[in-house]
Amino acid sequence: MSSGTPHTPQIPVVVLAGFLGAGKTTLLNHLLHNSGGSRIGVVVNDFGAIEIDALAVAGALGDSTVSLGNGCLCCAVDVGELDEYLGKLARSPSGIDVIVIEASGLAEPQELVRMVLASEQPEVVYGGLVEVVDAAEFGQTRERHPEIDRHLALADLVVVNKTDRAEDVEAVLRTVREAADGAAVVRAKHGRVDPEFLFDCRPSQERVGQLSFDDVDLYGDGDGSGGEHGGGDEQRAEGNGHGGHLHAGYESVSFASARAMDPRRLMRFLDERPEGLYRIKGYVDFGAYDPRNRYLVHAVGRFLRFYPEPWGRQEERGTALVLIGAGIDAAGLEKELAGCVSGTPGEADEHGMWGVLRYVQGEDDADLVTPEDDADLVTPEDDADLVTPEDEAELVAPQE
Ligand SMILES: Nc1nc2c(ncn2[C@@H]2O[C@H](COP(=O)(O)OP(=O)(O)OP(=O)(O)O)[C@@H](O)[C@H]2O)c(=O)[nH]1
Repeated sequence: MSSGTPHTPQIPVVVLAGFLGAGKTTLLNHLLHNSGGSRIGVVVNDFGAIEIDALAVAGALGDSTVSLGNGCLCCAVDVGELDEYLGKLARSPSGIDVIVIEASGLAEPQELVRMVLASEQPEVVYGGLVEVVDAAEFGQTRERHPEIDRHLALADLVVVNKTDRAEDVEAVLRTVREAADGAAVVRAKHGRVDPEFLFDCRPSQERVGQLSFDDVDLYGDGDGSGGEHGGGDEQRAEGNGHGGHLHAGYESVSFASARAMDPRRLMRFLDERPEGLYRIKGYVDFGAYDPRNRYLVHAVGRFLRFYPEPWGRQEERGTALVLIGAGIDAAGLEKELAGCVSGTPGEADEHGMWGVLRYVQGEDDADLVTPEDDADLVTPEDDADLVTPEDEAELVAPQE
């Protein structure tokens, strides 16, 4: 366990968790751009072999980002390695004020909390668990993964994100509050919460008292290592003590191509993607169809968006995608993607990009982020948006 002296203020380590695509990276990027003077050290963990999340936050931080690749932190990564990185970040000469660990969307938060509690670095202290919830997908995700309630029960702050896309935000908030067991619940669009929530979300006295190793050692393997999965992209958890983990049965496919993709073929692939393929992220090179931009792609459930952004001057052109799903035919998907590579990369016809542009942010006003949305930034003082247990009476009363 960590132990500080009165002369060495400890650096809080906040664990940022939440199901696939809930908006963890978006929230983290918001924090990085709105942290005021605070310096945030980041540890990113991806499920797929290509580290898309690390790429998405690295630009903002440079050497204060550490990436722990392929596999859920809760199982595949050596605890010692994480601890070593926490120590390095904590002793960074630039002076880190807080460390945020962005867990993979399939990680078990209690395992991560346990790892941080077990840290041998005297400079760091567990700073709380933040769970991000996708309000639009919450009902379906919870149906498939009832264990989400267990994650919410451990959280110190729950960010109910994507309230712009949810049909019944109030219903989601009610369910979340019930499961969150007294933790603060805050609603957000595009992860825009006041950073003070997170840096202040250190477990309250009461919750520190409640949270012990016994609480988080739900699998009884007690050594803190959480075991290990086999190599490769496959993260099947059967037979190694992690069958109850969120990622049991999930597989990831990593696809990379130095040759440009054909937009029509890729759109056909995306439009016909199988039900179990829950998450796709990465970026695409459409070659002559748009030589200036690469297209970031995000699919979460049936939701799909492309975000064009200019290639860097020296940036190597290419496509990198990670696909995550349950019950998917990994080899088949890889083959299908290979079939989307353009046969004539130097050629482009006029209408080829139409299918892609339908999914570019801004084409759909509902998802368009405008400067006015900044008014939606939730601050701790904003009582209307911070839902606390005390609000319960107010919210419940009208229905009684
Ligand atoms: N409409 C809408 N989209 C959002 C919001 N927050 C995030 N997104 C989008 O949701 C997609 C997934 O967001 P990420 O931040 O990458 O999610 P994540 O939790 O880091 O994903 P994983 O690491 O794969 O688990 C991206 O396309 C985001 O732009 C929101 O509040 N509203």
